Amino acid sequence: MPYPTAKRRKSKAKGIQFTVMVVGASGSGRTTFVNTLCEAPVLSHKDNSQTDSALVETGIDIKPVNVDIEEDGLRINLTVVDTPGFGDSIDNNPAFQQIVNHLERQYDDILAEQSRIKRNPKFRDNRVHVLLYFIQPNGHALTEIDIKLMQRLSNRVNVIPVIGRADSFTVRELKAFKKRIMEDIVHYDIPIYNFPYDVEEDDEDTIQENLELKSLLPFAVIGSEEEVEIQGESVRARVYPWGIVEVDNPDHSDFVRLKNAIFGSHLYDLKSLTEDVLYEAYRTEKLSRNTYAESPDVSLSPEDIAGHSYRLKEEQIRKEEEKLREIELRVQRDINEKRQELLAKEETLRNLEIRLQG
Ligand SMILES: Nc1nc2c(ncn2[C@@H]2O[C@H](COP(=O)(O)OP(=O)(O)OP(=O)(O)O)[C@@H](O)[C@H]2O)c(=O)[nH]1
Repeated sequence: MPYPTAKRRKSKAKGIQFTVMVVGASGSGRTTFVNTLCEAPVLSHKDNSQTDSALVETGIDIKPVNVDIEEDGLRINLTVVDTPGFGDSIDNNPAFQQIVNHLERQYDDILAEQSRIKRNPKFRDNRVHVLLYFIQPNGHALTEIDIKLMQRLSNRVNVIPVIGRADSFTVRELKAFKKRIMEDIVHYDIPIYNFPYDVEEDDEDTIQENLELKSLLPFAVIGSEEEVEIQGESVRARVYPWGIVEVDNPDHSDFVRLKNAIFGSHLYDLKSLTEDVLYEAYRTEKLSRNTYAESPDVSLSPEDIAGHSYRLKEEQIRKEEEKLREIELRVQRDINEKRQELLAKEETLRNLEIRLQG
């Protein structure tokens, strides 16, 4: 997880590029969440006054926006990629495809840049490091769209599921909803980013931190672009007739823990997983597709992605061992066949000898 100190220092001075994509049905609270996260009106709210537009299948409108933020002394050149319109159509396949195309286009761009003899100094790496997927706060379980989207995108991007507008739940309802979602994620084998750790390589604190974040999945967030004064302090909150819900209060939502994870403790992990594992897998896939008429299957299995790169190595070793076992079996089979042949020949010779002696 930790990045080399020199790299951290350099990025502190220059600022680090980081890209977040937000996907979720209309009304799930994406826009408010992004504006709360960036503490600025980065995205504008959709104009819902044209009611008939809901009937027109226009696909989604992928919109990257750049904003500079500062987190714990680190300057982040943040790109937010919004996907308004997702989930609005009857057939969501074109929307899935548009998102996949966007993710792959960023990989293609860097692939082209890396193969240039003279690098373009103005080139901007727009690979998406994390996709926050907004689950509708309906209290049931994952829908077919949720399952399909997360399954299809997880081998191209780190997916973190999020429950938007989480203040719609009581504490007990939220706990039960989170549990059902995680059961679905396990049941459908969805390789989300699950704060992986390595018991052999990571220290106790890292393991503990990752376990805590893992236990919060899916993150229940609330957003608000309003500020209210509480005990002389201005805080971001939602004001209701019965009380106030504070965005940054960890007792009210997981907002702060999610923000600290993606912009702090796990920023470099999300970046390195994107650049060293997901992109590398795409690159291998693409190059082998171009080299062979029939491409060998080099796509990552869900376990590889969820369990980070060391799982990849384990998988490779497992495959190698399997190959060796197959070779051993084949050799053993050949030896047995030869032995049988020899025995048969010996038998024939013995019979001949007996006949000759007789
Ligand atoms: N209760 C509650 N309402 C929220 C929260 N966040 C946003 N809302 C409200 O939910 C509605 C939709 O919020 P948006 O942020 O515009 O949702 P969106 O997903 O971006 O929707 P589109 O712009 O239509 O794509 C607005 O009325 C918001 O004020 C939240 O955390 N809790």
